[in-house]
Amino acid sequence: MISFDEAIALLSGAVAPLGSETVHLTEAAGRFLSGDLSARSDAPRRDVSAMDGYAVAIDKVENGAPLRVAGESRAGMPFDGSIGDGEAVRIFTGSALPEGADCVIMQEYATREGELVRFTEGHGPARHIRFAGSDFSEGDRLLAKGARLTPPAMVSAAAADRTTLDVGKRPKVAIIATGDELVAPGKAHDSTDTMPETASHGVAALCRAMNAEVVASAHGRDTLGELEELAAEALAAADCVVVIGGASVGDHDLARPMFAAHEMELVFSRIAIKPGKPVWLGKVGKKTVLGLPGNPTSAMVTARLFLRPLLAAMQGGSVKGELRFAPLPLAAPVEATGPRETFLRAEMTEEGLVPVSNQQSGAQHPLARSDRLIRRPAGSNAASAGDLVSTIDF
Ligand SMILES: Nc1nc2c(c(=O)[nH]1)N[C@H]1C(S)=C(S)[C@@H](COP(=O)(O)OP(=O)(O)OC[C@H]3O[C@@H](n4cnc5c(N)ncnc54)[C@H](O)[C@@H]3O)O[C@H]1N2
Ligand code: MOO
Repeated sequence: MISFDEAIALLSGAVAPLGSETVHLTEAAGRFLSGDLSARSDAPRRDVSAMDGYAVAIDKVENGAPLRVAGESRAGMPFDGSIGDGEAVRIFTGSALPEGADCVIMQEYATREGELVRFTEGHGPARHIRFAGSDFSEGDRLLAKGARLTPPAMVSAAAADRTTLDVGKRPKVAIIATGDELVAPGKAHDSTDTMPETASHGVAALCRAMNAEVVASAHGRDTLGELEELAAEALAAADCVVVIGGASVGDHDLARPMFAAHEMELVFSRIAIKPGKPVWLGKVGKKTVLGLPGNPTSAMVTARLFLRPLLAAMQGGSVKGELRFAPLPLAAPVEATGPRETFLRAEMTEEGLVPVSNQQSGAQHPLARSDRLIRRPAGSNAASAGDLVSTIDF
């Protein structure tokens, strides 16, 4: 068995970006940039006010003494002229600072009487000016190649002042769930020998959250002929095939044999992690085939740790970017780990990070509230509340 880090290194080496396409800014959210995004101009373009108030030359202001309001500077409609001795200009947030002004006094400190304005004490030393280029300058790189256009990043992208963006193509994914006992949700309650096929629904949701187009989601019985047909169809339709179940060593575990006719090259199989030991990755030409263990928790943990980075890399994102582990203090104790590196399911509660009580890899109910994984090295001692552990979003 290889380690998690070794498997991730092999995965990184096995996946290439699918290429890029140009999309309108309004269609770009969530996508991965295919090139650096640089600013077309400075922001702000010129010195502007950060507050509603009065633009003044601060050295000429005496508290209580009146100034004449010479005009108004509104956003998009600057004051035409410069501030003279004994003058102020009414100004609004985001409006151009008039020539001669070096400070904005907030209107809360102003008393206006017709054409005159007086300032009270307490406006403080703040100038309330956003200087030209203080956010960014023309040519600055606002987002790097491979960056994901998250909701906050969309603001930076729009600030670059471009109508279209080059982003990684959306991967096409085909999902094949295997197992004689599985039936579509809604059809399982009639027999004690059947159970709902659940894992593909989590995997498909993850794919869509990663911009992938789920072109097929099929269920195959554990017969080689049927699975071989599904494998051929999936490979013809998709860039990435995800097989769920049949990954282990039993007589009915056919997830890898079903691709034998396509001369699949195995990138890795069996990793020293818990859950998810049977996860495997193969390549058929340029297409990737990822085998997830059938246990639903194992399937979702391995989808998070392997499928998400894989889909990012296919779009020009980085594998590492999807695997940013960060330390958090535990709010409840955890047991010692066994000989495999362990990824515990946990929930961020108001108290902090709490591992869910049922850590079985076949469990489904705890997935409803698990939002982080705790990564613990093989052979770790038990840990207590307050101890730092490595975590990642789930
Ligand atoms: N002798 C050994 N047995 C097992 C080993 C091993 O090393 N030696 N590994 C165990 C581990 S770890 C895992 S994980 C499981 C996973 O094996 P498979 O990928 O072959 O999964 P299945 O046997 O097909 O199914 C396991 C379990 O999950 C249910 N399942 C499967 N697919 C779905 C689905 N799409 N939706 C919901 N539930 C699903 C299935 O009914 C089984 O209960 O193997 C251990 N065994
Ligand atoms: O490695 Mo398995 O995924 O523990 O049940």
